[in-house]
Amino acid sequence: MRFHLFAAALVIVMALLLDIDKNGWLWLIASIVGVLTSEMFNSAIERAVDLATAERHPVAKAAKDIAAGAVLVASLGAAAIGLIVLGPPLWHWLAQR
Ligand SMILES: Nc1ncnc2c1ncn2[C@@H]1O[C@H](COP(=O)(O)OP(=O)(O)OP(=O)(O)O)[C@@H](O)[C@H]1O
Repeated sequence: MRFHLFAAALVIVMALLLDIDKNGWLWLIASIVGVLTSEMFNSAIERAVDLATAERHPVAKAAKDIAAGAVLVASLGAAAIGLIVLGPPLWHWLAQR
């Protein structure tokens, strides 16, 4: 969660510096919200499973692994969106140096 909050802050600072347009901001905000929301659901599911059983159980494993998988899917999508939105203006900025 801390890593994703740091990454979100970094993306927001870069978007401000690179003067991203309204459409780009919408995609970035949607992806940040998606990652943080999936992260919160993952934490909630982990706690609920730990509360439900202290034993190792295949269903508990599946619940935690699926929840963690959702975070991975959201993170990969956000990384792709970040690359598409921030990549070209960042490249342009670097080329001007
Ligand atoms: N009750 C459980 N039964 C079976 N597998 C589990 C269970 N809890 C966790 N796991 C497996 O362990 C992985 C890591 O889970 P989690 O991050 O909750 O840590 P943990 O295994 O509970 O260990 P610890 O509490 O020591 O960090 C899960 O993705 C899942 O594959």
